[in-house]
Amino acid sequence: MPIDGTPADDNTDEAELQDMIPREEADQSGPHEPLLAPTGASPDYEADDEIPASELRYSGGWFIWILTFSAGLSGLLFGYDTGVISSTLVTIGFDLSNRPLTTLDESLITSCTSLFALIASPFTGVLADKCGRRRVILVADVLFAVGALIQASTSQVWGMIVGRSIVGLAVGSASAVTPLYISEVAPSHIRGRLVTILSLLITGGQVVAYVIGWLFSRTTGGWRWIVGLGAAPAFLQFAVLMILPETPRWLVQAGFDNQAVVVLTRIYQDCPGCDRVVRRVMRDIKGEIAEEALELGPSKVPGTQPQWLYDASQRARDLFHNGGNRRALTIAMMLQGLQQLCGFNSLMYFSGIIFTALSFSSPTLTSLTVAVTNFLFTLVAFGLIDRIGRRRILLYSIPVMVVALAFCALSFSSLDVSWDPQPPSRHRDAPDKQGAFYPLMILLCLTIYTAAYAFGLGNVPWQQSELFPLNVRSLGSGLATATNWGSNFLVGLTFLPMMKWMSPTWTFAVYALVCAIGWVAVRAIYPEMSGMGLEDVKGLLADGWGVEESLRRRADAQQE
Ligand SMILES: O[C@H]1[C@H](O)[C@@H](O)[C@H](O)[C@@H](O)[C@H]1O
Repeated sequence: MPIDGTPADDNTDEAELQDMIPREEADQSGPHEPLLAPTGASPDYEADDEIPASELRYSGGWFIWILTFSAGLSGLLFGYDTGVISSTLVTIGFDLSNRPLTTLDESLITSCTSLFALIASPFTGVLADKCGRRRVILVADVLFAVGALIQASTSQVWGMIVGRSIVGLAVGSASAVTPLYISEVAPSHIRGRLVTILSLLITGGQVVAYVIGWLFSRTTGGWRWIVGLGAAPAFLQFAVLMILPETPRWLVQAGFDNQAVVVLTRIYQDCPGCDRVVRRVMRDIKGEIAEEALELGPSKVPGTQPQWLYDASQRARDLFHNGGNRRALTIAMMLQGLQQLCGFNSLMYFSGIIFTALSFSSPTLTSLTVAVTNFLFTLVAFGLIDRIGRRRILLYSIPVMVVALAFCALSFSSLDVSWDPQPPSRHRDAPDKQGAFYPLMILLCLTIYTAAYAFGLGNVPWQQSELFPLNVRSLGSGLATATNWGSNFLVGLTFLPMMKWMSPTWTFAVYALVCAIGWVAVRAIYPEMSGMGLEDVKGLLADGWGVEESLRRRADAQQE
């Protein structure tokens, strides 16, 4: 397959595919054994199937952890930049445009990030196919740094909006491409855990943002430090990723087979029978690419259309016209939509306002409990996700969210107050008149809700890339990420008006209802992906949602 990622001819044979390795690259790494059985496995590769399962249960050496943490720094940046806004807004004072921020300024500064993330994420899918996953992360780093520096140095409201929008482009591309990068380098048995590291870094970034916000909240002009510090991890990640490799799957797709073998060998270096495992992974990747080439037909661009546009439209057609791909996209978008529409980020962005309204003496500190709980339970998920399984984790945790939200709604109704979004007294009837019981009850419910969210919905949807076959993986992940940001934008925009016009009780009741509907959808259409090779998922979704089949395969694997 050529470097631009165009599919190979239908009847590609092994020799042809070897020829497609760019010449100078083949020269550098020297000839090596053929790795591929392009259309159906040759006897050689059948033999590889006998690799003992224990070898494929490899839990990763240091190299894979370095790759994951380096790529995951994007999560830290994305968490920091989304978590930082609440403290920034309350500390800007008169520093921008020589006047206090209006409500419109606040809304624009907050929501432009999600809006630009929404715009960037689907394009990221196309870019990550054309230029590679790693290069897109590097571009996102530049955007993160430029956006942070513009915010830190501006003296105008519009400058802040421009800076936050540029950060939004970075957040959108980083959040689409980083899970893709991690899942493409991860050995299948620890893929869930490795992708969960991304969620850990996101939620860790949010905790850091809250703590830094709190530390600088009393310093004059402290907000400039708060937003400017966002540039530091971007510089770090840029430096580290310059020396780290592209994913083996993208390399094979682009024709750099020898480099892919080198990267896979480093990933599996401590694994018993490393060579055989690498050959087997290569065989799976190449088998998948050859199959897709057969399905897609001619790879040459007709007429004067640019090749990349032709490739992108071929992929889009394959994503929407192929039943299995359409199902993968439906599941990924459903999970990402649910992750946001369950309302969690209304706490992330507005918990300060909620706790002020409930008359907590230190709302910022109280908000920190939400961020810390979110982080700690993502850590629990990190330990358990591959053992319990993605589907089961969601089926257990979403009902807890429903119950916690329902009790939260009931507690708000018992407070018998209406929501008035004007500080300092946000409730017409101050709740402390009615005692601290219900505010504490609400805090408890929101903490339980956050814990259940972090355990399941906060991280499982980011496993999205594993649902898609290679040729539509990047585009599918980009569209699912766009669903995340679109829903995030919607929740950010509607939370305060819902609290005001529908009452807090009904707002939280609506979130409970969304979660309940989400549970039914997860149960009906989300198969168990834990432990499955990226190349096996396609078969699972080919003729249906694959739920039963996935549970059967998992039970078999566990018995083994
Ligand atoms: O996975 C993350 C995490 O759960 C964050 O706490 C949340 O703010 C993000 O929206 C979500 O995508």
